[in-house]
Amino acid sequence: MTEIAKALTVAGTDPSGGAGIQADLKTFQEIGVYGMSVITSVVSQNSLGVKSFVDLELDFVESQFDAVFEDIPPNAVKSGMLSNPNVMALTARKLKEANVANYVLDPVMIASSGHALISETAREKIAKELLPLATVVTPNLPEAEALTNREIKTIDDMKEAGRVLVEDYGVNAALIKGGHYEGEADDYLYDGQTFEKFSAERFDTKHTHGSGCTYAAVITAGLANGKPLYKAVKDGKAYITAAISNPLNIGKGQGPTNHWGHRWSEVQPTTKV
Ligand SMILES: Nc1ncnc2c1ncn2[C@@H]1O[C@H](COP(=O)(O)OP(=O)(O)O)[C@@H](O)[C@H]1O
Ligand SMILES: Cc1ncc(COP(=O)(O)O)c(N)n1
Repeated sequence: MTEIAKALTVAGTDPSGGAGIQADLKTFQEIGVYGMSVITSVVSQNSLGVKSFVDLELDFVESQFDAVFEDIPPNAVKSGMLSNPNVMALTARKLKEANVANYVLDPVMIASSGHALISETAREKIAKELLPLATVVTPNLPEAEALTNREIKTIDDMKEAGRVLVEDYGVNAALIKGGHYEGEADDYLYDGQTFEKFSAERFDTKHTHGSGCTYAAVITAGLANGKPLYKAVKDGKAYITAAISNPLNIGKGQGPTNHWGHRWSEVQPTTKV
């Protein structure tokens, strides 16, 4: 009997269920991968924005890592909101100690509502300690600008940011997401050799809370299942496009994406008669 694939998310929380740990675990579950979590920060937020957050003590974050790794080693790990440089250094150390082969680094810096989620110095830690460990980094445009210290105005700028992240910062591959760009919602993957474009029509919706988390979680689940990176990203793009194009229409602000979007015709759990 083959064993179920296991994936771990290291991130902050969202009590309203749209982003962070909650989005990641929902995604793992929907894909059929066993989901686990290390919580770095408890965030009070919803579709209207971030109210406040409490970063957990470093020792306690470490204890969660140990609880997972000594018992159920994951096939892939994803990190989202790593709230401060110490948590980043700890995550890098734990990934190395556990010899994690598949690591998706979502360099969460700013919530889609515009609130900063990590400090300035933390960006440098991402660049120095985490990028060299990652199978793929998945910045949105503002994150790609912050990480590479470059303005991104054109498609060529997006590609150049991917090239800089791989060639200068030592990440294995970079997926620059075009959600914040104008026109189509196109993302560019650079793996040191070729650029691959993942395209989708841009839907006129405000319900994209957690879209970056969810996309990275699908990629993590794909890697956990043994898929090559290109296929994991392709599946991720299909999942997130369906999750955005079939909105649940809940929340007073920028509502969550729909984890049943990819099988929306088959399951309509929120439709009231
Ligand atoms: N309105 C939209 N229509 C279709 N796809 C979108 C839309 N907004 C974002 N996306 C896609 O959702 C994914 C997450 O994108 P992005 O918004 O750039 O990341 P983040 O949530 O980290 O800010 C990307 O694949 C992006 O192309
Ligand atoms: C704990 C946490 N992590 C990440 C995000 C970013 O969400 P998005 O995927 O919309 O960029 C968030 N709002 N909260």
